[in-house]
Amino acid sequence: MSKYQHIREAAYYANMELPKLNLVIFTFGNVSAANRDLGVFAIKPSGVPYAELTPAKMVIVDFDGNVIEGDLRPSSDTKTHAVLYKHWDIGGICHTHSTYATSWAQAQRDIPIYGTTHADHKTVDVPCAQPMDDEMIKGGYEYQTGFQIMNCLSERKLDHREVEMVLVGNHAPFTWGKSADKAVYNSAVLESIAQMAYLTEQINPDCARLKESLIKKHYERKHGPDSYYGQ
Ligand SMILES: O=C(CO)[C@@H](O)[C@@H](O)COP(=O)(O)O
Repeated sequence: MSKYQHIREAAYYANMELPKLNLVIFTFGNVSAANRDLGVFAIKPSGVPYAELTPAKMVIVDFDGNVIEGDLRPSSDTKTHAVLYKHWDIGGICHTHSTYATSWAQAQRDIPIYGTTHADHKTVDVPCAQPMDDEMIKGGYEYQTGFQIMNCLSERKLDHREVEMVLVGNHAPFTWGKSADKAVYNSAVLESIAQMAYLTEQINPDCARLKESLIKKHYERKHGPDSYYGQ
């Protein structure tokens, strides 16, 4: 068996979750799964419909973005994935164009923490990285997207192990986690949070953020000692 078989399968099954969870239509997203010991990740090939995917069609890429093994062209977002793997100790990345999260990204807005559903998962607003300027685009768009995500968190003093999601302004969300499955889970949570926040503002444009005591209470109920949630 190939030494890459495990990550080929992990990436394949995680990608197949995207249409099932209504996070993508057509080929609007990609998931990758890393083997950090080997310094590589498996990623969806570019433009291939989910129904036509197989583990063998996943492309193996190193953390500098070089293709190591595979017959197809890797996702157009591959270099963004590579930058994040190179700098962060993570095992999976998910990128979608899910409707509500992408709408917040296009509007260039953080998603405010309005309720306890959001606080069950995160204690902060979902951050939105400001759109790239032309210099950054010229400097290698896909690589720069990776740095845009990293800079967005560092500017706000947020830790990527705690906030596993960023909206890329003008573009769409990226999520990550210790595995490809966890990255997809985070994309599904993000889409749900994004939809609820949008509807909340429609119903009450003056709605206040959730107060800190409830944010803390709800987060700790789910993530405190002995909790199973989100593991
Ligand atoms: O970001 C985008 C398009 O804006 C891409 O993620 C999306 O089209 C999927 O591209 P790939 O098929 O992975 O190359």
